[in-house]
Amino acid sequence: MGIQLPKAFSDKMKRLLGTEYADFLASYDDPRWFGLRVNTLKLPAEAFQRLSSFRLTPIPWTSTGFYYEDGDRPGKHPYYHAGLYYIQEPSAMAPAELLDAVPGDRVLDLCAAPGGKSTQIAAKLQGEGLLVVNDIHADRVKALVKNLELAGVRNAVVLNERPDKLTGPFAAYFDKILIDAPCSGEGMFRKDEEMAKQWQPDHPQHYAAMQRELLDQAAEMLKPGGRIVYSTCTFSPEENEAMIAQFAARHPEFMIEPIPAAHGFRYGILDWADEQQDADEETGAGAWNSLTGQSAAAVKGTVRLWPHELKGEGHFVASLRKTGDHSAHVENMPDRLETKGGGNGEERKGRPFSSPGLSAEPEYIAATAKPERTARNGKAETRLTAMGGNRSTVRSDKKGRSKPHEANEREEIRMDPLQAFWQEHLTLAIPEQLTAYGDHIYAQPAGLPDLSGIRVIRPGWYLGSVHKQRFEPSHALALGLRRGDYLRVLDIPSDSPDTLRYLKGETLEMPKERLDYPAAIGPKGYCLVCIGGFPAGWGKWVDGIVKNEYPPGWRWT
Ligand SMILES: C[S@@+](CC[C@H](N)C(=O)[O-])C[C@H]1O[C@@H](n2cnc3c(N)ncnc32)[C@H](O)[C@@H]1O
Repeated sequence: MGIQLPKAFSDKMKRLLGTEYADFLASYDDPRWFGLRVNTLKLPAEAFQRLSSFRLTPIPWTSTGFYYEDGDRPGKHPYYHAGLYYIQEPSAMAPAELLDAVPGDRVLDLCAAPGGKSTQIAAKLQGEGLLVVNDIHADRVKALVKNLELAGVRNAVVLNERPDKLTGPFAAYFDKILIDAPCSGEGMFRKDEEMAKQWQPDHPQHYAAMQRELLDQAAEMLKPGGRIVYSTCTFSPEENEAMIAQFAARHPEFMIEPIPAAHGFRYGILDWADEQQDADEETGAGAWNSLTGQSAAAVKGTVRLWPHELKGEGHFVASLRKTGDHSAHVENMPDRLETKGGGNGEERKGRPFSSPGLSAEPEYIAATAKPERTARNGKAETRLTAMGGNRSTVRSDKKGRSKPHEANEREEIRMDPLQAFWQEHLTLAIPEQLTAYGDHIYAQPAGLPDLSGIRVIRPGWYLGSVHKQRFEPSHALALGLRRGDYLRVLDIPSDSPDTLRYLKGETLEMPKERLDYPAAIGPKGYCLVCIGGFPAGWGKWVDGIVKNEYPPGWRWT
């Protein structure tokens, strides 16, 4: 076997798996399984299968996931840069699938970075409802933001906060919460041998303490009737079945929803408690001792994805339902799991959410604004509702010039340039709730609570910024659009050399005949650059040249 497993780990796995241990060990010599998940915010999975040159085989437990073959390089394909799919370890696709978000849900992804499961949830929401994603590590949040932007997610709010600070504003707020918990990562040893080298026998206990807190915090933020899906990519029972059994004992208001053992999933381990006494002496772990026969029975219905039982690296998943009334229509999980490729079945339509209004800490969000246009003496008027309830009015004259009055420095947020740009170039309705942070403007999902004191990294879909009365659209805006949402389009075939040039940040020579645009706006100005019909970024056309607006940090290297 190529990989060197820590002895204490191997011994523990032998106790855990008994006669199956040999198969488990042999799985380390199997070829690795590579997965990608189609981003259905961009196109249906079937359409991607037709379009793609990769050799794809469906992953049984998701309707949008596929194995690709070693040798295919989906990360080096232009469609990757248009956000058509996310490269994801196959078993890591199970938790968000089981969370089963439907359009209109309010969902929290509590430990979200780098965003594999967040983008999966966002695709389930199809732009309706709210996705709050959070991660405690600021450096990892950058990747999270980038992945959400690449996927074209419009209804996500990105936080970088300690979960205990979220329980107040989000008390009993979410329909569904995913806790993809920080864990000892024993399922990742094959993918990343360094993790095996760094593993220590006390790691499970160390992570268990964190996981316990995260579960309790999530419980507070879930509506009655809502669902928490808890997952790890580790094998230790302390972080898995024991964690859930203890949670069930602490929270009688929750029931553990059985997940069917389909597709090679196996039920959680129930008979580990007796064995664990020995392991505790060795590892100093004590958590499992509190597991009684009754709570052990409760964890039947949690599932393990073992690398020797299916084509994936390994995961643990539990589904926890908070009892009580819930307006959501709840799907039957076993049925959903067994359906492959059937879409979302009978989906609940978006429900209207109460909108208590938003005020936020000045540091992060400068003002909230709800544009409303009224005719007044032939002048357009935009109302800005500034933070703290102050109101300032910005009027535009016929030429679109804005004249702020009774506005202080902070409140001088010009929505007019954004509105003018939007009205001229976009066929999409302007988002209802706009929020400005300095010169940066975001479309904010409805129904957020007061986020004062919370580190908000993205209060919504980043639309662009205003400089010297000009609106500059953001990369996130381009990726969140569909081709037909914008009027001036440069569409390049995915196999054209121009595609690579564009992704490398080069200027393109492009006669105006290559662009699509209505005569009323002409060829000059921002064009939405699409790859095979899918937006990938902006260019600026002038006199036969497309100036490249593809962001430097995103470029093909
Ligand atoms: C298993 S990873 C999440 C992977 C992610 N769900 C995905 O699919 O891409 C766990 C994440 O939890 C974050 N984390 C660790 N402790 C946390 C805490 N107390 N609150 C929130 N996030 C935490 C880590 O920074 C890490 O990004």
